[in-house]
Amino acid sequence: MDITAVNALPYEDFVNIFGNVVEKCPIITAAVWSRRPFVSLNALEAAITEFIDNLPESGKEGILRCHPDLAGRDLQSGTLTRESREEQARAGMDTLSSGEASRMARLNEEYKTRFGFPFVICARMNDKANILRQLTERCGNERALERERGIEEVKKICRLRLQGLMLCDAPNKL
Ligand SMILES: NC(=O)N[C@H]1NC(=O)NC1=O
Repeated sequence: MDITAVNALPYEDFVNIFGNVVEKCPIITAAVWSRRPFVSLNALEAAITEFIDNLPESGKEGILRCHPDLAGRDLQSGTLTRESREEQARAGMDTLSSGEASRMARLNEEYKTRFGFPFVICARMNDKANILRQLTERCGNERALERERGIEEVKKICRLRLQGLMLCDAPNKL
């Protein structure tokens, strides 16, 4: 799918296809439709980034709260979005040993209790060991830093999801 085809999409189709580039936040996709035509995929990504950057702190925290825990309840109950399931599987989150799983669960809870939003990291850019290490380290940060760190990871996830949709058979999602 090229950018000309993207620009020609009615908003219903645009939101159907791109609505989950930011996890469970289709309002972002619905909002940036107003910004078309986009000259390129980068321009579409930039519009999403700008929307996120312009949100108040509570809005950014809201985006983080829409993300499922890594190796958390949604993974166990099979209720992850397709995108998140693929990303978590790629990072080995679905094949943790029981020791790794309990460590992850304990750290996720510690992180959420401390910050009031979940630990978010671009799973496709990290392996299991790296995720556990970063989760441990980031538990010690300040809340404002973690909010920004989490949002930077959301943008990485978004970029990879956008690329995946543009490179493959996105119209099949209609
Ligand atoms: N909590 C968290 O980081 N979740 C995610 N990361 C990722 O790459 N996909 C997700 O759903």
